[in-house]
Amino acid sequence: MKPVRHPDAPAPGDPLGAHYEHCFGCGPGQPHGLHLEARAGEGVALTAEFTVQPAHQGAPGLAHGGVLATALDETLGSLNWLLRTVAVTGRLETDYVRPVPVGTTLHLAAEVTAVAGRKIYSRAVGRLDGPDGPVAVRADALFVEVKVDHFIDHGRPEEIQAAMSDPDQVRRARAFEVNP
Ligand SMILES: CCCCCCCCCC(=O)SCCNC(=O)CCNC(=O)[C@H](O)C(C)(C)COP(=O)(O)OP(=O)(O)OC[C@H]1O[C@@H](n2cnc3c(N)ncnc32)[C@H](O)[C@@H]1OP(=O)(O)O
Repeated sequence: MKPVRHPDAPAPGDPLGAHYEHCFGCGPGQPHGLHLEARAGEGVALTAEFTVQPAHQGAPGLAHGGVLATALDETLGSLNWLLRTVAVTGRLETDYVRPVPVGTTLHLAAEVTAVAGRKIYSRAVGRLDGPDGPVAVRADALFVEVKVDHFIDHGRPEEIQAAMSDPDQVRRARAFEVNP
């Protein structure tokens, strides 16, 4: 089925912001995190940027492949906010096309391609030197819709309690990707 953008999804061009302060992908509370910044696009699509820091190295001066997969995962996961569906990554297939040097800003673009029951299919591409630059990484993913109980049942109680006690209703909801 064709994906349907939620009527309350942020307008095209609007930043999505961090969904959880301590998220390694986007949270401001992670000093060595990716601090990825995503922006809503048209339909069920978005763009994001991530600048590779020295803490993200694998080989000297180059981004670690797992960090690049994290950037793709975070970008793809952010799409679910446009659907307003709570979902987790079930499968992430990554192609590494070009090495990504430290200091580079990776320009990511992602879209949901189909939704089938609880399954959300999406893809992403990351380019160097700008949104139209050469492709460095690509991914295809399957996210699976879950109930909020997924996090409450499996997450460490300290963090679950702290997130649930956040006085800010939107932040509390977004930590679990629930409609506020
Ligand atoms: C602004 C928002 C920003 C958010 C950004 C977040 C980005 C980061 C996102 C993540 O990294 S989430 C963390 C990493 N992922 C996980 O920890 C998930 C761990 N896995 C699980 O909890 C379960 O395996 C999962 C919920 C994915 C599926 O278990 P379920 O028991 O709920 O589902 P089930 O096994 O019944 O499968 C449902 C459907 O999905 C399919 N499926 C599940 N896992 C699959 C898989 N790995 N590959 C292919 N298909 C899969 C499965 O075949 C089935 O298809 P059908 O409906 O057609 O029968």
